This record gives sequence, C-alpha cells and structure tokens, in this order.
Amino acid sequence: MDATAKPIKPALVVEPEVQRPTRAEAEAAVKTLIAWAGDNPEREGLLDTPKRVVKAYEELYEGYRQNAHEILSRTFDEVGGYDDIVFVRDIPFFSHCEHHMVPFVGKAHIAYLPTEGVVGLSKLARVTDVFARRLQTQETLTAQIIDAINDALNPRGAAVMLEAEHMCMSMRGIKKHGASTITQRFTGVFAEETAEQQRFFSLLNMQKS
Ligand SMILES: Nc1nc2c(ncn2[C@@H]2O[C@H](COP(=O)(O)OP(=O)(O)OP(=O)(O)O)[C@@H](O)[C@H]2O)c(=O)[nH]1
Ligand SMILES: [Zn+2]
Repeated sequence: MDATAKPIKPALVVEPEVQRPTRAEAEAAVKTLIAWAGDNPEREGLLDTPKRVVKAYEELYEGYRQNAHEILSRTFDEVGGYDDIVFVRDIPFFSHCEHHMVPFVGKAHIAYLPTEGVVGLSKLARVTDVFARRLQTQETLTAQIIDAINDALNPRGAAVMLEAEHMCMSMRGIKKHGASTITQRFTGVFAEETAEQQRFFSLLNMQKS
C-alpha cells in the first residue's frame, strides 16, 4: 500500500462487504420469520407482507447505499465571513439497534465551527440519517456522524449529542419504558476548551422562542 494513502475510515464505508441476497430470498426469509412468530404466512392478510417488509427494509436501511462525504461536499463560502458556531438541535432520527434489530428513536444535536465555508443545514440532518438508517449502536452512530463532519468540513471543532429511547429496553427484555440514553462526542476546540463546551450546552438548553 502507498504509505501516503489515506486509510478509509469505517464511518465512510458505504457498501457492506457481503453478497446482497436477491429480493426473492429476502422475502422468503420474512415468510420464515412469520411462521417462527407463530402465524400462517399463507393466510390472506399476510400474503403480501414479505413484499411489504422487504420494501420497508429498503427504506429503513437505505443508509448503506448512501455516502455522507458526498452529502457534505457542497459548501457555501458567501456567508459574510461568518465563522462562529452553527448548531442544529433537535434533529429527529430513527435507527435500529444491531443487537435486536429493534428501533431506537431520538434526537441529534450537532454543532460545528466552520473554517472552509458552511454546509447546507439540511445536510447535517441528512448525514444523521445516512448512519441512522443502518444497524447501529448509539455510540457508533455518534462517532460516525462526527467523523464524517470532521472529514468533510475540517471544522475548528465539532460536537454531536444524541438522546434516544431504545425499544429493545422498552418493549422487551428489561422493559424499562421511558429510559433515555445520551451519548456525546466533542472534537477540536469543543474537546479542548471548557468555555466552548459550555457554550454548546447553553445553546442546547436555550429556550425556544
Ligand atoms: N451500549 C449499547 N448497548 C445497546 C445499544 N442498543 C442495545 N444495547 C444493549 O445491548 C445489549 C445486548 O445484550 P445481550 O446480553 O447480548 O442480549 P440480550 O440477552 O437480548 O440482553 P437484554 O436486552 O438484557 O435482554 C443489551 O444490554 C441492550 O440494552 C446501544 O446502542 N449501545
Ligand atoms: Zn437492542
């Protein structure tokens, strides 16, 4: 390998390294799971369910076919020299835990300090979805979002906080409805300077007008 080549970060790997089964194989697997749950996959109400589930999976897991770097590649320089904090909070997301394939649902709060122009605000929400629409842990999701922002925008600092409820803890297992999990990661000046970190928290807690 060329010693200067930049290694691909796992966060930016788009395609899983597995052979994708055919749609028919995926539908057959759903049929098996219906029977495993205890129902009859041949009864009328369930006949089209494998098709619908596979179609839903295409949407729920579309992040595997998307590229965060591409989404963040379009930046705007004409922002009147603005170089202070850009903070988008309360971005709703849905993901699925990689242990049980059950949803976890919550909000992302994302901030960065621009250096080379700013990115469209919606792109921060899109990047959240690129990684949320995969099988995840909340920790990995947090790390992948901030890695993608750092990689694409080279900001002076970035901060990502996620708060979510995991249905695998509410609907099954320990059954603790309402428990929320918070994960956060700071890089650059948000990691190095307490004052910047405090600014993140005060904006996070600021009353909405
Ligand atoms: N750290 C972390 N754990 C998670 C996440 N999503 C689910 N889990 C946990 O993953 C763990 C899997 O534990 P296991 O003991 O292997 O599986 P299990 O027998 O189904 O566990 P229980 O949920 O306790 O019934 C559970 O404790 C879940 O709460 C996540 O995003 N991050
Ligand atoms: Zn789980």
